[in-house]
Amino acid sequence: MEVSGLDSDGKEFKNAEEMWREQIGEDGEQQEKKTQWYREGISYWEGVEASVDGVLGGFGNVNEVDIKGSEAFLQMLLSDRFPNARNNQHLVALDCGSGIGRITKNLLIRYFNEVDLLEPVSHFLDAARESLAPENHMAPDMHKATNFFCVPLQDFTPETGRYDVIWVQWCIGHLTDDDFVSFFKRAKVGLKPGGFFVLKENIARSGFVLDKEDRSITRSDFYFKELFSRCGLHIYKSKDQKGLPEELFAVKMYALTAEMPRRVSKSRSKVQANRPGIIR
Ligand SMILES: C[S@@+](CC[C@H](N)C(=O)[O-])C[C@H]1O[C@@H](n2cnc3c(N)ncnc32)[C@H](O)[C@@H]1O
Repeated sequence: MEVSGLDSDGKEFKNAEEMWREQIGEDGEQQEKKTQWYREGISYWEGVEASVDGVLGGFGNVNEVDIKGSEAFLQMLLSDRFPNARNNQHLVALDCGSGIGRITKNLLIRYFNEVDLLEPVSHFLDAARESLAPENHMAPDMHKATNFFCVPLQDFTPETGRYDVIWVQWCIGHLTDDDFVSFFKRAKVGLKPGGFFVLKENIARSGFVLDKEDRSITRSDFYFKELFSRCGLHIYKSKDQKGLPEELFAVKMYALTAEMPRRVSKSRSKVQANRPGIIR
């Protein structure tokens, strides 16, 4: 990736390759340094309280605006992609890097009949299991949290064809570029026909920003687009999250599909446009 970037101490990198070389090493030492990268990421979160404020890095106050923005985006996507969902279609979602289950509890469980959660930090997943226990939410026969997977994304392969939506929010920065690409390539098999990913992430103004404390990188929109193309994913829709405090990174939502979105052209078709037509 020929874009320069910074780390959290202000150190500059010429490009992403230079940054990754420093973080996860050259080929020979790569496995060991990469294991260390992931271990440090997890141990950062192991030291964080299992609360909304904890998983939002002290910005628990953005929970409401985040959920509202996600809900509007999700509603638009569901009505576009699953117009018959009300006719007893059984919808299933996966909440990746779910933390304490904040997104499942406040959003996904209301729209999906089943939600699975994936989270590598066990005290977060325990908190999710407790708050999503059937006795703690409405209509548990119709809407429930089914599976709780305590694994990191780089080691996960979903069950084939299980999910309508795979939601990935505020966790993909923990994955190296190669693991990002191989995760999405594997995860495509987990989607039902018509299914899609939602990736909601912080966006760097340009290049990338490496956070040395929690071992994550914030990528620019351009950087994400390069990775989507390596994954063979297409942007179906994208939207900026509005209403966040100014001191935070901008946040973007991408709906991604494995198949090329069909373009519905409002102008005349090529065949019509290329033949003589009466001027009305
Ligand atoms: C900022 S929190 C966001 C949690 C949740 N997505 C939310 O928005 O409430 C980041 C989450 O990513 C998880 N995480 C860290 N490394 C991960 C990895 N390699 N794979 C999946 N999740 C990871 C952390 O444990 C933490 O729960």
